[in-house]
Amino acid sequence: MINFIDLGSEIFRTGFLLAIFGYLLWVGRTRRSLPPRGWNTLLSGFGLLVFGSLLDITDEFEALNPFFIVGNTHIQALLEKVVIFPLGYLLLLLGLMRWMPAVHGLSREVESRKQVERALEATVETRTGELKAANLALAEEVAVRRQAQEFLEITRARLEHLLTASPAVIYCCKVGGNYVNTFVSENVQALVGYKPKDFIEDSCFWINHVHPRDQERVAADLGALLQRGKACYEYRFRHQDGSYLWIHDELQLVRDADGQPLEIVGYWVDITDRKRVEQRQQRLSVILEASTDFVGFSDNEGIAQYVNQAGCRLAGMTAEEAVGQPITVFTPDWANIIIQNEGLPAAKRQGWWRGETALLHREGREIPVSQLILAHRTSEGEVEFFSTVARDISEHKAYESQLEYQANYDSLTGLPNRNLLQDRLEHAIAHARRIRQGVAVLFLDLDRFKMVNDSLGHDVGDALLKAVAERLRGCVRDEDTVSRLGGDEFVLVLEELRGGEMSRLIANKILAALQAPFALEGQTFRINASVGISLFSRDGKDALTLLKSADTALHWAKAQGRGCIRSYTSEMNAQVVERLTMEQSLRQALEREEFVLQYQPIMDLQTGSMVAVEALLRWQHPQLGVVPPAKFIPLAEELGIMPTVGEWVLRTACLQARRWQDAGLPMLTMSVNLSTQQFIQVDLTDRVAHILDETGLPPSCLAIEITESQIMQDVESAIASLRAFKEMKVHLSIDDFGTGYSSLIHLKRFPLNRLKIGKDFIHDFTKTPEDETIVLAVISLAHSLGLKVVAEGVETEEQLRFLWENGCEEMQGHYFSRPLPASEMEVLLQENRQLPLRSAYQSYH
Ligand SMILES: Nc1nc2c(ncn2[C@@H]2O[C@@H]3COP(=O)(O)O[C@H]4[C@@H](O)[C@H](n5cnc6c(=O)[nH]c(N)nc65)O[C@@H]4COP(=O)(O)O[C@H]3[C@H]2O)c(=O)[nH]1
Repeated sequence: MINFIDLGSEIFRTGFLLAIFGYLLWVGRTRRSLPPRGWNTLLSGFGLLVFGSLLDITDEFEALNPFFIVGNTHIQALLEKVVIFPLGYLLLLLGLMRWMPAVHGLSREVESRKQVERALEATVETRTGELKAANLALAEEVAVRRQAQEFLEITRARLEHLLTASPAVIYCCKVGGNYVNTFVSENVQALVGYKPKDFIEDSCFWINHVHPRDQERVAADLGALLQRGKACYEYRFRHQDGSYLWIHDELQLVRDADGQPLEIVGYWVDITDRKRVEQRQQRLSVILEASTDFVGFSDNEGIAQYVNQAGCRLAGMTAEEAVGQPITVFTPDWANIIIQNEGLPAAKRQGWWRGETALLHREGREIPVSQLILAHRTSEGEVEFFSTVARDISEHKAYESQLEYQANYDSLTGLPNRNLLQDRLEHAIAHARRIRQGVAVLFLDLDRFKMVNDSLGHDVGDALLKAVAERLRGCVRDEDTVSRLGGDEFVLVLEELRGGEMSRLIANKILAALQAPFALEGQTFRINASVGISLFSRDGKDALTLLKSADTALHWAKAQGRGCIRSYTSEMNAQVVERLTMEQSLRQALEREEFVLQYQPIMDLQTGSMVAVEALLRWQHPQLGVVPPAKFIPLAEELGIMPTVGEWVLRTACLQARRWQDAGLPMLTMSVNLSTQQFIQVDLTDRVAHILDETGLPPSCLAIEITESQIMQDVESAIASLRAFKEMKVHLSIDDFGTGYSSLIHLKRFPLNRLKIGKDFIHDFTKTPEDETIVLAVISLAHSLGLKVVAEGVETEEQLRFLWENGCEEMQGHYFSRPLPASEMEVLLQENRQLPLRSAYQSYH
């Protein structure tokens, strides 16, 4: 039976022991600081006591008791009482005995340990302080390092950015040998099209791409690098696309601590644009220096900073002398005033100024120039400096004044020409209006000047005009104008005139001055002039009208005779209108078939028979009737239509002669007058030959009449034409011989057949002994030259007899027949009418 009370105390005791045992076990395991000595004995004692108690408990539950299983409870009791508990208590005692002193020692040790611990704590505290301080320092250092790291990062980023963005390619290379690149920045590709590795992998890559012409120089510079420590050169480098870039290469030798060369660091910059600019500048500079213009620039203060070679030459200075001079020394005072007041302000305002000024040579000579001034501004718009280009226009100026002279003055006489005359006349009119006085215009024309010119040659004519100009100037005041309009026409403008009478007085003075003989080119002769006068404001209120009025008055004066003076009147205008009408109808006369020919017989004074007829031109004007040639031929010459009219005359006359021949009438020579304009035609002989051919008239049946003055115009070509006619067998006569100035020396060279004595001599020889002498002299001269003489304008028997007696071969005149129309002439030919010579002769003997 189970004694639950005992069991409970047993379990409690056992539990208590077990707890102590467990505690000891736990302490033994965890509190290693407790003294170990005796501990195991103590533990073993408690273990045995626990075991013994457990046995007591199991007594109640036999099944659980190992000894009970064995079945021997006595052994169990024995064991409990003799072995287990005593041993347990013994071990407990022994354990306590051994452990307690250890615990005591331990407590001392603990104490000392505590001291040590305190010391340690103090040390730890100190160390902790130190550590904290160290930590702080470390933290600071870390912060600094972080900052440094960040800075490095930023710097690296910046460098990377710079390397990429920079136009400069950075590179490093080993020293010596082939200078192999160890680094080339990425932007090299953007510059030359190649990658960095191209340079790094191929040691010759760089030098192989340097322009062949630069390689030697570059290699030499690179060699010198090791001595100098740095180098800088420029060369052309071939881009991947084949083009060449100009590279500026600057490199530095990096040395180690011992001063031994380590590597080369350098950079390239593309300077192609700069080189282009440099080349352009170089070229520009060459051009500037080669320029013949003054080119220079000055600072804002007006001090010369540059003057090109031409500028120095124009200024008479060296470049060194010119630079630094105030710009005012290069120009004369008057030009400086223009530049300061006009040029520079305009250049500042609008950027440029152009004007005509002058440069001043050091020796004081002025050179007219066309000057351009440019103002150059800074980017802020401030004028920084001025430049100037000045072109020497001396020649241009001289030419201009020459042109001005030519435009205003007559080159032969040096007198004002029509242009300047008009200008002067306008001024004179304006002046006259102000001072309420008159102006007179004197229009003067030399009489028979054309004849002088034609017969004595142009040289004499020119000399005469000059001499006339001189005399005219001598007749008027300095303020009056004497001008030449051309030919033999002069116009004088007389200013501040009191009354129209004064103009007549001066005109008379002029005529008197001109009447004095001229001795020119070895010849002495007299001339006369006609003058037309107009007055302001009576005859015109403007220059043109005054000139026109004076011209009209001159025409009247000339019409009146030689050496006349006429003042303008309003009636004179009617005459001018008439002349204009005449001109117009004359131009149309040929196509309107208003021209006709009349024929006058030329008689042989020996046989009395008709040997030739002269064709004479008539104009049958619808209103005016028959107009004689003297009235319209000079006008036709003036209008330039005479060659056409003359050709018509020649053709009509030849045709008529041919018709008469064809009609079986006696073979006569047809004599035709040639006009001056016709005679000077280059192809005259061809034209005549063509007409002869066209009409079928044999050349020997044609005679050509020309005047002395026509021949004398150009003697040599006249001789050539006359010889050509002679060869064609055409007869040649000189008309109106004695009225011109033909030289006897020339006369004998002309291949002539006849000399015709003008009707004026024939008319007068019976009255004036001089004319008789002339007629006799002409006959004798003609005979001595082997020529026949034809007397024109024979009207009386007396004239006829005189001519017949003096050996004149032929005659023409009213005595026998007036000029007749073709039909009447034909009747005369048919009748074969003869000259009544015998009766004439007999009546005088
Ligand atoms: N008082 C007077 N006069 C007489 C007498 N006999 C003839 N005449 C005129 O004298 C002139 C002779 O002609 P010319 O000396 O060749 O002078 C010519 C000639 O030089 C020129 N002429 C006439 N027809 C032509 C022509 O077809 N061509 C050219 N170029 N000139 C011509 O005009 C001039 C004058 O011709 P016309 O008036 O026809 O005048 C003609 C004729 O009518 C006379 O007895 N008394």
